[in-house]
Amino acid sequence: MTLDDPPENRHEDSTELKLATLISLHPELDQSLLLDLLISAEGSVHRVLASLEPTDGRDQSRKRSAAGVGHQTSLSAFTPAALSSSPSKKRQVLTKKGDTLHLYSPEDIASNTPCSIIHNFLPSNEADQLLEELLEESLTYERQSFKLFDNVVQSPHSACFYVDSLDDIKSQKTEFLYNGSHLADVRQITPGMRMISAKVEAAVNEEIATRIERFHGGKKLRYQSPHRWKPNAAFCNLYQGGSESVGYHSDQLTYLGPRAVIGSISLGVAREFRVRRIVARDDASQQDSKDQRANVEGQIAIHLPHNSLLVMHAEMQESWKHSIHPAPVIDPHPLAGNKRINITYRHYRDSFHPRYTPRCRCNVATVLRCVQRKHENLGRYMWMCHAGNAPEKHG
Ligand SMILES: O=C(O)CCC(=O)C(=O)O
Ligand SMILES: [Fe+2]
Repeated sequence: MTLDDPPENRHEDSTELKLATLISLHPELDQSLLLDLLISAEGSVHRVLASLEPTDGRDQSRKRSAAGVGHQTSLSAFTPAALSSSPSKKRQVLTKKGDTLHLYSPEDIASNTPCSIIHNFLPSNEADQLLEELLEESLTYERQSFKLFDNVVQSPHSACFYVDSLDDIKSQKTEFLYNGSHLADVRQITPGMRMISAKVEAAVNEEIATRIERFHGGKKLRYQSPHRWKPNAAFCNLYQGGSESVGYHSDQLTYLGPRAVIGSISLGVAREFRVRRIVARDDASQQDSKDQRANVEGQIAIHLPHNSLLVMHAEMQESWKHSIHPAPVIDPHPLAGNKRINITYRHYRDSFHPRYTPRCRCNVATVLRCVQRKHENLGRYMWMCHAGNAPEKHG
C-alpha cells in the first residue's frame, strides 16, 4: 500500500495490522477466532485483549504462514500407519516443511488422516444428473461475505445453504447465527440432493463404524453423538476455476456439537483437499525449531475426484484444519468445465439447537469452540461470547 491509496484501502490495512497485533500477542489462539473476536468487538483491539485471559511467557513469534505449493511426494517414502493409535498421541513426521504428501488411495487416506473416501460413490448417471442439477442451481450462488468494520470481505468461492423443509428455512433465517448474522440465502434441499441423502446416510454410518472399530477400539469418542448420523442440512460450495479456493479452517461446531462428522461429495473438476494437524504451540519442546514444528503439522493433499464421498470423521474439526488449495492447472470436466461443486452433508443435532445455545452475560449468543493451540487446555470446549466478552469455560 502507498500513501496514494484511497482511504478505504488504508482502513483495510489497519484491519490487517490489528489482526497481526492480536496474533502476535496471542499466538496460541486460532487466527479465525481472533478475526471473529475483532469483528464482534467492532474493531477494538483493546476490547478483544480485555476479553482474553492474560497468558505469560508465550512464544511471541508470528505464526508461520501456510506453506506454498510443495513438490509431490509419495507415501512409500514414509513409515505407514501414522494413525494406528490415537492421532493426538503420535507425532510421526510425515512431511518436511514445504513438502506436501499427496494421497490418492482410500487405504492411505484412512491410515494417515482422520478422513475416509469412497470413490465412484454413486452410479455414474446419478452423479452426472446431480452435477447437472447443481450446475444450474449454483448459477445464483453468491460469495459469502461478512462485514469487517466498514468493509465487506468476500470468500474466494461461492456457496449456499440447504435444509429439509420450509419451516427449517424460516428457523435458519431467524434463529441460527453464522459469524454473528443470519444467513440470507437458505434454500430447500433439491430433489437430486434429497434422492441421494439416504445413500449418504448409510455410507457415512458404515464409515463411522469402520473407523471406530479400527482406530478407537470400537468405542465412539468422548462427546461424540451416540446417535446414528442423519444429514439434515448441507452447504454447497462452488469453485469456478482453479483460482477459487477456501483457506485453512475448522468447521463451526456450535450447531453440530463436538466430534462432528461431515459427509462431503465432490462433483466436476478434481481438486486438492489439503489437511494439516493442529499442533499446540507448547506441544513441541523448547528446542524444536519452527521447521520441526512444521514437519509435525505436516501438509497432506487428498485428491477429490468427481463422484467421490469424503467423510471427515470425529477427530477432524478439533485437531485438524482443512482447505481447498488453489490449483495452478485443472483438468476440465466434460460436464462442469472448470467448475467443482461440493456438497457437505451435516447433522445439526437437536440438543445444539440455538434455543439451547448459552448466552453470555451481555445477552449475546455464544459459539462453541475447542481449544486447539494451548496445551494445558487442549481439547477442552468453551462457549465463547461472540461480542468479545470474557469466554465462559466449560468441559
Ligand atoms: O469444498 C470442499 O470440499 C470443502 C468445503 C468446506 O470446507 C466447507 O464447506 O466447510
Ligand atoms: Fe470446511
